[in-house]
Amino acid sequence: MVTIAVDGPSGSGKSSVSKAVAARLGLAYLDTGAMYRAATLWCVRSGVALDDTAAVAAAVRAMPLEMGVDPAAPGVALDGDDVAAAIRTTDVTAVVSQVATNLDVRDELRRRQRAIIADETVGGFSGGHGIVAEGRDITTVVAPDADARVLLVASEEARLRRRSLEVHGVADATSVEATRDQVLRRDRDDSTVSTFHVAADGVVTVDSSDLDFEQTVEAVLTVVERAAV
Ligand SMILES: Nc1ncnc2c1ncn2[C@@H]1O[C@H](COP(=O)(O)OP(=O)(O)O)[C@@H](O)[C@H]1O
Ligand SMILES: Nc1ccn([C@H]2C[C@H](O)[C@@H](COP(=O)(O)OP(=O)(O)O)O2)c(=O)n1
Repeated sequence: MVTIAVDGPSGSGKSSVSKAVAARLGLAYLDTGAMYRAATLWCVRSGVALDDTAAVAAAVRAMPLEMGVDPAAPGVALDGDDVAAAIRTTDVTAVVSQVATNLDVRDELRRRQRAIIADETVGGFSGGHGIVAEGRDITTVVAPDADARVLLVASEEARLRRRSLEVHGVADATSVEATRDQVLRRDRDDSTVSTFHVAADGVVTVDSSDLDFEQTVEAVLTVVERAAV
């Protein structure tokens, strides 16, 4: 079984590139950011105040989360309810770091992530020979023994432009400015609990600032090949 770990800041291309790499290699795909987003939505829907750290941790431990790992259709469900779209609203994005910096929440979600990585057939996906897992602490904490470990980075300008295009459909000055909080403030908050701007020992950095999407996928596949996976 193969494990490929990918970390990086917001807008570096982790989700889209990891999904494409998994599809090319016939591997499962785990979006750990979606788990922190689902935990946030679960707390909000349960009426738990996000600054009540003990109540948030208790709610997340009881959270009935199912993660799909098929890269062609990676679903996220809470109590059987498909929340793939609901976890990506700007309301969730604005507050997710509050939940992601709760250390008891991190313990619980890391435990679940390791269980999924160890059994990537979860959710009915039958690829069956490994997984690409992406997030902020996969190369360093969740799967430091992964067969290939990649830190995907890009300049602030490229990341803001990409996110702006994704969320607003344009990347003019106003839209880029409106994206700043979602990308840079969130990275600052998330950096207090994970290291994802500088590669740890043995982790290969891929800088996608001047690469298009396809070139970035190729660059990550090259790292995987060189790791003799
Ligand atoms: N190398 C690239 N060049 C241009 N656009 C990219 C590249 N990589 C990703 N994108 C686009 O940028 C946006 C953000 O990518 P995403 O995978 O969601 O990043 P992350 O998961 O790191 O936040 C998406 O719309 C994606 O298609
Ligand atoms: N392994 C992870 C993955 C995500 N997080 C946190 C950090 C982010 O603010 C949220 C959401 O992650 P996500 O990857 O969806 O963020 P992007 O919008 O793609 O940048 O979860 C984390 O702390 N650790």
